[in-house]
Amino acid sequence: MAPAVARPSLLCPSFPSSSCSTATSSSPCLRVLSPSPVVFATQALTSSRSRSVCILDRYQPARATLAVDSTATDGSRLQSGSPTVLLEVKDLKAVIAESKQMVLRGINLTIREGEVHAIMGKNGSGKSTFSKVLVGHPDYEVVGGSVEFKGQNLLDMDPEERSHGGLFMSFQSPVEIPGVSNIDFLQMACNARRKKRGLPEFSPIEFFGFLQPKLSAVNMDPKFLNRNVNEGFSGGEKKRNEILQLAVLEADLAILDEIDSGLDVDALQDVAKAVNALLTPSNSILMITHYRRLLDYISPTYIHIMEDGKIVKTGDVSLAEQLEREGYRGISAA
Ligand SMILES: Nc1ncnc2c1ncn2[C@@H]1O[C@H](COP(=O)(O)OP(=O)(O)OP(=O)(O)O)[C@@H](O)[C@H]1O
Repeated sequence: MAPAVARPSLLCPSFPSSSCSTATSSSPCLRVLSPSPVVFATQALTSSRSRSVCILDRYQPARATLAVDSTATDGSRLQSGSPTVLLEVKDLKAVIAESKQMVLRGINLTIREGEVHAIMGKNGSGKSTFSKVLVGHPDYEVVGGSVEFKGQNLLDMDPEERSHGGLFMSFQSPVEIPGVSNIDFLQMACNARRKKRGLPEFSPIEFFGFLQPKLSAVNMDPKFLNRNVNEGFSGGEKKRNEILQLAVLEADLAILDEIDSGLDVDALQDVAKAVNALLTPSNSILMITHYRRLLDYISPTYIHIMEDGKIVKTGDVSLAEQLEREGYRGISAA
């Protein structure tokens, strides 16, 4: 009998989960969780000893009219007629679980439906930690503050529930899943969504028809569909594949951690185009980036500057321009 292995979890490849079933290197598993009409987030997980895929889904929230206040520069303001708040982070503080070293020192952030938020900041300022804390990575312990996602206490949810609720995170280094082909992975995810919606599942041919425009949007060669998920993909190919997953699965809030890293100019445009095509008045994006060029393609509603575990400044795209001119020293001094 194959030995039991640690159960990897949905959103954070390196941590154990209480919701995913076990798998062995000879029998990767795919488990569909939760009953809902719209599949939303998925994350493939793997380790040297095990492979497991969990697909999570969630209910689509009521559609809201997009009415972004173009004069606002404070991401925390809510005005009458504003779109529904998706994520409300108040004074969030978190430490590294093992060392108790404080990394997040009081983050405040409000994201509404239809908004695109970009977080920029020096290396080590806490950007990735923030996104990992949002998806429940066990390397971190929340020691203060609150996070509400669609009106519910996110911090009370395990990572699977967060994904189930509509969070999707694209990691800086997407994991590989040997033994699971990309097309099987995507089709299973898609069919899980249709099943929960009470729709008939796609046959392989039907699914390919559904996938075709999404492949075109990401400008991905169909040959990647028959390869194992991310296995042997270049850095840029992995990023495209992440966006393809996002296109198939859709999320209320997609957290894209350095989606632009490792992309050549053409790939960056493709990926940005695909992300833009996914934006609707009822979903949102939180992206982490070091480079203004991404913001040339995906227009942010707000830009936040993170410094030493806090958002120290919020503004519009002019903040990124200032950053490019003056560096972080100029921003901090302002
Ligand atoms: N699991 C961990 N163990 C030890 N230190 C950690 C851990 N996670 C984060 N840190 C530390 O916390 C700080 C913030 O890291 P984080 O990765 O969030 O920064 P970042 O702003 O995303 O940086 P970059 O722009 O380089 O990606 C860094 O000093 C990092 O070394």
